[in-house]
Amino acid sequence: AVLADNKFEVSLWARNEEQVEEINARHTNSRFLKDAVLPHNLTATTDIGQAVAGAEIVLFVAPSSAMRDVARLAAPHIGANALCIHATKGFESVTYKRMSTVLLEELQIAPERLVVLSGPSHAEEVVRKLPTTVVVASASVEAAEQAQDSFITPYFRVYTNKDVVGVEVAGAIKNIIALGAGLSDGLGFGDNAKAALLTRGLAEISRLGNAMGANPLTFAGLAGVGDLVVTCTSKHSRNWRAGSMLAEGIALDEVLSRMGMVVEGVRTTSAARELARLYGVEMPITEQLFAVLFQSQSPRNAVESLMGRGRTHETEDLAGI
Ligand SMILES: NC(=O)c1ccc[n+]([C@@H]2O[C@H](COP(=O)([O-])OP(=O)(O)OC[C@H]3O[C@@H](n4cnc5c(N)ncnc54)[C@H](O)[C@@H]3O)[C@@H](O)[C@H]2O)c1
Ligand SMILES: O=P(O)(O)OC[C@H](O)CO
Repeated sequence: AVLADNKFEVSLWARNEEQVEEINARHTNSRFLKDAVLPHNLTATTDIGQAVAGAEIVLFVAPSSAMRDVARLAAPHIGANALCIHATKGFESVTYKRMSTVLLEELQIAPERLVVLSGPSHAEEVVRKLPTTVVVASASVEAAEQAQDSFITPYFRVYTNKDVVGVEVAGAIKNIIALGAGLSDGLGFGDNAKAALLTRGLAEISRLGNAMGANPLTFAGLAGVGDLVVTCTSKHSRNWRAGSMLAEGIALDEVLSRMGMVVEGVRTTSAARELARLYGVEMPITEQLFAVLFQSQSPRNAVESLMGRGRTHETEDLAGI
């Protein structure tokens, strides 16, 4: 919708024929965006080739679990000079690869044509044109600036960044912390607990990102602090809502089926735990979230474990950043 507002002819690929018909006939997407009216120059199709052939920009927003399959379907139709952008927040399951790595493996494009878009940007607010800021990161300044020019509007402000790794790691890991924030709120803990989760969560994001080669300053930016704050505090956050349902004692499978939308933090918890081991960094919140999600740890015991950890020094703990 933002690109269409900027006068691009936008073709949206979707698998569901009814949704495609609804978008084309009524300019609404009632399942995901309730009453929002979409721009008339945004049309939908079930034919991925038709959606991307000849496109100047291809925007990938499939859930991380579907990114490789979707990229593989689109690849034969994408021009070598197309600007490929993704806004997906997660890692690939099993391989734990970042989304840009997956895309570069599947698409016949140079790394200089790939951009990551991230930051605090709940779709429900963007579609209502409420003020939103995001960051676009690319190995190529030119590509990042092309993405910035394409997306920027008076209500959607876009910053550039060169740190693809940092922006992707921050966007993925904040979902784990948001699950924790939902759990904390659901258990009736207060603002102190949530502030602690955000702060120590940012330390985990920074530690892993740093080990993976990110620029530490990225974590103080929109993809880091910005998205962490919005996802841990917004009523729109699926990750926060899933965490609060878990606190009520609802089983994970049931939570996911009630959500009916992707909750990236669940798979990301497994991926981040493995990455933490691989890179030799400590991620205690992630570790406890994993235990709650997959090892029947009670949320209250998880909090006790976190509070009872060995004493440590706040800044030395971040040394190396
Ligand atoms: N919703 C937001 O506000 C928001 C903001 C920024 C980034 N993101 C990120 O965008 C990504 C997608 O999130 P979303 O909010 O659109 O999720 P969603 O659950 O609302 O929608 C996901 C869509 O992907 C489709 N899908 C699922 N599996 C697929 C497959 N194998 N092939 C093709 N399509 C498939 C679903 O049918 C659905 O239409 C996530 O990584 C999320 O973190 C979301
Ligand atoms: O609804 P969530 O928790 O998937 O978060 C959506 C976006 O990442 C917020 O920026």
